[in-house]
Amino acid sequence: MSEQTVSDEVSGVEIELDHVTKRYSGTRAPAVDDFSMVVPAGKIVVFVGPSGCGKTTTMRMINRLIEPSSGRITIGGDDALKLDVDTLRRRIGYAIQQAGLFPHFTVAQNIGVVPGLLGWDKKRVTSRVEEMMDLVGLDPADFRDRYPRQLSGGQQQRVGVARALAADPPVLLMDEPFGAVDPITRGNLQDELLRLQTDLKKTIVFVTHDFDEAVKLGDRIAVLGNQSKILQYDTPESILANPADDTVAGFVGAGASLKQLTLMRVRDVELEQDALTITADESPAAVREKLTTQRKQFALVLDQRRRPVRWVHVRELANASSVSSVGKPLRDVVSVQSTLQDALEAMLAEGGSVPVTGSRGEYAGTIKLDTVISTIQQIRDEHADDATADAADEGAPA
Ligand SMILES: Nc1ncnc2c1ncn2[C@@H]1O[C@H](COP(=O)(O)OP(=O)(O)OP(=O)(O)O)[C@@H](O)[C@H]1O
Repeated sequence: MSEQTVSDEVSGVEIELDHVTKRYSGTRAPAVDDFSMVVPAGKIVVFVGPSGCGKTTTMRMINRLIEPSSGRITIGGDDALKLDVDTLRRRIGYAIQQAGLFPHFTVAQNIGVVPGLLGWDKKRVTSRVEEMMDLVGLDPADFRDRYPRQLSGGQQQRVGVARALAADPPVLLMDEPFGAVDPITRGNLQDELLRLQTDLKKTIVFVTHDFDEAVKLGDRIAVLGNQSKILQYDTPESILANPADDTVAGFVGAGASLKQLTLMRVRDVELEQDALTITADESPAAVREKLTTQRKQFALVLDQRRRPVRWVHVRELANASSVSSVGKPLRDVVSVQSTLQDALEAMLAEGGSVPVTGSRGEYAGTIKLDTVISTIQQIRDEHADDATADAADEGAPA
């Protein structure tokens, strides 16, 4: 009856690969050699590595599209190699590059394939198909009866994801699912996957060539070398801050520190509270006096709801009739939800520290360049602790 209990509460289960090896017949070296890994329940783990290193082979052994030569694989504690293949695959959604849709099936038929195989009645399949189309942002009225060739690449990928999710499997395998679309569509599809995952909390194994995609999507990244050798398996933050070796560093590429800024939010850092805030009804003379006393040049004007509006310079106040007639309106305000990357961009545009707003737009403090720089330094130091400790042990005088 387990197939009947497909419902919202299904979330991911742990996957474990234990000393898994694959030798293709007629080849000398194994394509995957002694691979062991735990993929935590409800997380996205991204396999990234050069072409031919064994990413796809490793992934496909999980749903036994490729049978391992040796080793053990468990899905939610069940031995995947002992399960009936059909039962196993019902627990595992699978999405691939160029969607792999059946060309002679409509969108609705493609999405309904697995529920149909599971013997769901027609009404239930239809309603599930519509639910899935809504989930991935395709209007059922417009798209359900189209054929794959009548869709853009991005729409095809959405159908591919909808089909993989249709039977609500706890596990999703995604093999370069966004590889064949333009960068903007790709970014949108990535955002959508992250949004879906917030609710669904599936266990997702995702294969890509693209390290930036891995950083964006992965709760953890496995950087793989030849024969699927695990070069590093860690959070994006740790890999960016402290690549295990030169090969991983090569994969991380230039600008690792800047990439870290997309992983951190303004709410993660301490804001400055030293700006002088004023309201528009204060007299210019009074504000000038405050600025002079506090040895500051700028005051930040807040509206009645304490939302930041403009910066006013002390010089502008000398001849001003009111505070609201002078100053420079804010072009860029960042919120506590913004990434440090957004904050940095705003600083570069504003030329200094920028005001930060809370969840209702109210002033929460300012963030300045030094904070961003010291945050990067701090992440590096934290992740380098082990390495530094080792080096100190070796190098310390007796
Ligand atoms: N059916 C097969 N028979 C023999 N060798 C194979 C077979 N399939 C794959 N291989 C080999 O196994 C190795 C790993 O291939 P795999 O497709 O898993 O790599 P990958 O990392 O996914 O590559 P890519 O990123 O290019 O898709 C490669 O050397 C490949 O040539």
